[in-house]
Formats: sequence, structure tokens, C-alpha cells
Amino acid sequence: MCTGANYTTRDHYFGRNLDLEFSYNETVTVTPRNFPFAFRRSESLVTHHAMIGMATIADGYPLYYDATNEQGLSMAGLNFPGNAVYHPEAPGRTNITPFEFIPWILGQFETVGEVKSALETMNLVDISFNETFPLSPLHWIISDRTESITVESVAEGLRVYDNPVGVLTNNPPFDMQMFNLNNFMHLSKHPPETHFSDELEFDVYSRGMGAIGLPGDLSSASRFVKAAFTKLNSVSGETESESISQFFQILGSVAQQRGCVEVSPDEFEITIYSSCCNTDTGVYYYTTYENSRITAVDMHREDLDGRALIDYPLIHEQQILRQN
Ligand SMILES: C[C@H](CCC(=O)NCCS(=O)(=O)O)[C@H]1CC[C@H]2[C@@H]3[C@H](O)C[C@@H]4C[C@H](O)CC[C@]4(C)[C@H]3C[C@H](O)[C@]12C
Repeated sequence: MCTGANYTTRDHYFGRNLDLEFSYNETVTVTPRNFPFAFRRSESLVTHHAMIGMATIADGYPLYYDATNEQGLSMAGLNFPGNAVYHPEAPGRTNITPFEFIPWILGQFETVGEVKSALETMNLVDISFNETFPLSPLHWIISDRTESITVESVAEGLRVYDNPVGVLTNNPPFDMQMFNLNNFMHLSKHPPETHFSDELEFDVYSRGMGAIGLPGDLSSASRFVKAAFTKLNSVSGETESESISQFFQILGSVAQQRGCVEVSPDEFEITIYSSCCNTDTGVYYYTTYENSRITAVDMHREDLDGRALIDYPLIHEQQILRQN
């Protein structure tokens, strides 16, 4: 399972937890403006916005999991098993494969508003990258600094939802995730006041009791509620350090610890990496399961007018600062 989110202080931040039991050797990948993007059923983009994000590079192509372009538009793909349906090529529509979706959107657009218009004629076509990388059942969160949407390709076609929470996890479909929040409207950061009965006396014996009932398990429906509550109540200073610290705390509230989610005998889903991109400055920060130190890659320190992909392998080893 995964969780994606955005967050605004002085700057805007976008990132995700990638939760899985194995890795596809993903790297922090910068695609410069003149890297030629070929699309299986649409015209190539010879020049486009530059972007930075996490990707597996296969046959010279960046298969992005999440990314931000130089205009600050961001996008992440999260698992949507059993619900994602991709369709045969549809004449007269823009046919884009799921693995091309992030480059195609981030290559061209600056705002969620522009993306919404483009999605009106889009068809996510059921073509896989190759046999090693078959179609992934995904849905997507797309954010700029003022709004977010969720995009789901289902049996009925492409669904685009406004996402006022700025959070995405996995199943169920997004409208159900939003509806489920109704069940938690009583949760609060404030101490509770009783409406239980006038006939009993109640004791607020602990801090945090206003949010008793906030789910703590790792299911996707629960993570959606937990991440939404944490994000929407988040308070932080506006500096870079305070902002990214708070962002990683939000993601940490729904991180997966090895041992708690067994996906097959002795195989456990974990939070492989957590990312946080400052979408205004193009700096991509990440931590990994074993490396809690924040590592950063700045897209503007690369030649963005180039043609070749630039990628940085993840630093997975724990970095300990000894004080004596
Ligand atoms: C599985 C990842 C999402 C994390 C998640 O939700 N895991 C939960 C697993 S489960 O429900 O509990 O089984 C997704 C996010 C981005 C995906 C990758 C990107 O879409 C890029 C390529 C796309 C190719 O079609 C398949 C390989 C791939 C490299 C994808 C593999 C996998 O599907 C990834 C890594």
C-alpha cells in the first residue's frame, strides 16, 4: 500500500510513501527538457518541461512512480488493484498508456486546471511497457499549489475527482474514501466534551482523547483517514527545515513497519522510501526504510536543457551521526 500527499507552507510540497515488499531498483531521476519522450499511441514530445522524481529506468525510459515538473505540477501513481481497468485504443481520443501517464502530463502542463481539460479526451490504453513490466493497476493524485485531483481509470471510463484533502492511498475508489470520512467527523485535536449522558461523570484522563477512534491499522481505508486527519491538522513553521520535517511526520504517521503486514509467508510490506519534493524549488528529498537521514537531489543543479536522463541511486544504508 502507499500514501501520497501534498502540503503547503510558504512553498508547496508533494510526496509519498512507497510501500511494497520488494524494489524495482528505483532511482531519483531527472528528465531534462530535450529528452525525447516517445508515446506508443500519441505524438512524441521532443521538448517538454523538465521533471524530477522516483523512477525505474528501463530500456532508457523513465518509468516514474511520482514526479514534479519545473512548473511545480506533481503526480504520483498508487496501487488500485481490482478497480483499475485500462481500455483498448479509442479512436479520436488521446491514447496514453499508464506508464506514459506521468511524463505526458508533467511534460506539458503547469496547473491542475489544464490537466482537467486534457483528461476530458484521454483514454488510458491497455498497453504494457514490456513483459518484465506489465500493466500496473494504479490510480493517481495530481497536485499544484492550489488544488489536487484523483484520476481513476475504471470499467466505466476515466473518473476525475476533486481531492480537497490532498491525500491518496489505495482502495476503495476515491469517492468511497471521501464518504468514509463522514464516519470520523467527530474526531478532534481538542479534548473531548461528552455528549454521552448527563447521568455520568467523565474524566479526560489523557491528552489526545479527542481523536480516540482515529484508525491506526495499515489498511488503505484506515491510512486515508489517518493521513487526512494528520495533514489537515498539521501545524508547522514556514522554513524549509520545518516544512519538510512536518511533511515527513505526516507520511510517518502511515508508514509500514516490517512485520506488521505479511503478504506471503515471511514476506512483509514495508515503506521502502518516503519522498517530499519542494515543488517550487525542484528539490526532491527522500528517506528509505533503513536510512532515516534526509537525502536531497536538486533538479536545478543539473543541465535541464540536456537530452540524457540523470539518475541518483538511493542511499539505503543508515547514516548515523556520532556525537562523541
Ligand atoms: C506497487 C507500487 C505502488 C505501491 C503500492 O500501492 N503497493 C501496494 C501493493 S499491494 O496493493 O498491497 O499488493 C507502484 C507505484 C508505481 C509503480 C511502478 C510505475 O508505475 C512504473 C512501472 C510501470 C510498469 O507498468 C510496471 C512497473 C513499474 C515500475 C510500476 C511497478 C509498481 O506498480 C509501482 C512501483
